Amino acid sequence: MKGPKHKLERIAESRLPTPFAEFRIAIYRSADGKEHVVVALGELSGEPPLIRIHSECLTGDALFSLRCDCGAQLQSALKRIAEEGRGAVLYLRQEGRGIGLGNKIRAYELQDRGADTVEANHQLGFPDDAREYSLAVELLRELGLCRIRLMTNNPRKLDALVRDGVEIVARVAIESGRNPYNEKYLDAKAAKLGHLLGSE
Ligand SMILES: Nc1nc2c(ncn2[C@@H]2O[C@H](COP(=O)(O)OP(=O)(O)OP(=O)(O)O)[C@@H](O)[C@H]2O)c(=O)[nH]1
Repeated sequence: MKGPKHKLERIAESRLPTPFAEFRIAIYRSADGKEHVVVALGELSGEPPLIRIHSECLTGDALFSLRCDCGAQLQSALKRIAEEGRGAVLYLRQEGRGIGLGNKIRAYELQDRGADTVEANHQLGFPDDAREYSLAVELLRELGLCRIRLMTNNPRKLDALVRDGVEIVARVAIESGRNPYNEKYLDAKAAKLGHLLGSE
């Protein structure tokens, strides 16, 4: 893997009982002050573990929003890891594909008026996806992981990690929880952001 770009400070670790399993939670602070989260289960060394690299979505992950697929994906990742008995969710604080919560809700206003998720970002002057994954690479390094099975439908995420030297031995499709409120969003992600939907 390429050399470190983010300096991560390990802040604390504790037990995290959930309806799925009793995980370990560890917090890492990046130089910009953001606190990123690793939720892990079992022994991660050895055979490539199942990993979910999840971007923060307050509305979907914590407030049950049906506008996106984030909450469904987070739950399904934790459940799947619990079933396997090992793996980790890396929860990155890059809300709204990197534009932040306030701007994401601005983008929702535009989507309420007919724009799709990509058009809304552009109308606000942002790229379609402002995230980058070097932080995830650094977290994987902290965990001693360079070979993983990655739960994702996002080819940009796969490419970015592979470019930075992470060996992805398998892509594991993750369900999107399609519903009447997120249909247009999912269709725009597939058509414009290249998400591999339908192969779930
Ligand atoms: N700007 C913007 N961000 C959104 C919108 N809906 C969800 N998000 C954010 O999108 C991010 C999740 O991105 P996705 O592309 O769904 O998921 P991903 O993790 O890249 O891809 P998968 O691994 O396949 O799930 C989270 O940060 C959400 O807050 C939206 O309409 N506009």
